[in-house]
Amino acid sequence: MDISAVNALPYEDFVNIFGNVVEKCPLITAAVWTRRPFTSFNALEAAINEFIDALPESGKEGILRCHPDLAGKHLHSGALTRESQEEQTRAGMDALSSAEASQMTRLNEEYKGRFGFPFVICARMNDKVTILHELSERCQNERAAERARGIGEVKKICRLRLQGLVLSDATNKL
Ligand SMILES: NC(=O)N[C@H]1NC(=O)NC1=O
Repeated sequence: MDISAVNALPYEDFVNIFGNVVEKCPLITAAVWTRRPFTSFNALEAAINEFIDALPESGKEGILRCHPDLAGKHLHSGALTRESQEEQTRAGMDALSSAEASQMTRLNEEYKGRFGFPFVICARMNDKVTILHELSERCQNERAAERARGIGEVKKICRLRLQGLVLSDATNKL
């Protein structure tokens, strides 16, 4: 799908296709539709990032709170979004040893207790070793730094999801 096809999409199709590039935040996609025409996919990505950056800090935290825990209960019950399920599985989150799984649960809870939002990291750019390491390190950060760091990871996840959609059959069928 090329960018002119994206620009021609009615908002219903645009939101259906791109609505989960930021996890469970279709409102962002729906808002960004008004920024058409996009000159490129980078311009679409930039419009999403600008929308996120313009949110108050509570809105940024809201985005983080829409993310499921890594290796959390929803991974095993199949209750994740398709994108999150794929990303977590690729990073080996479904294949942790019992010691790793308990460490992950303990640190995820510690992180959420400290900051009031979940630990977010781009799973596709990491593996279980780096994820556990980062989770443990980032628990020590200040809240504002962690909010910014989490949003940086949301943008990386968004970029990879956008790329996947542009190359996938889902969009070529239009
Ligand atoms: N909590 C968290 O980081 N979740 C995610 N990361 C990622 O790459 N996909 C997710 O669902």
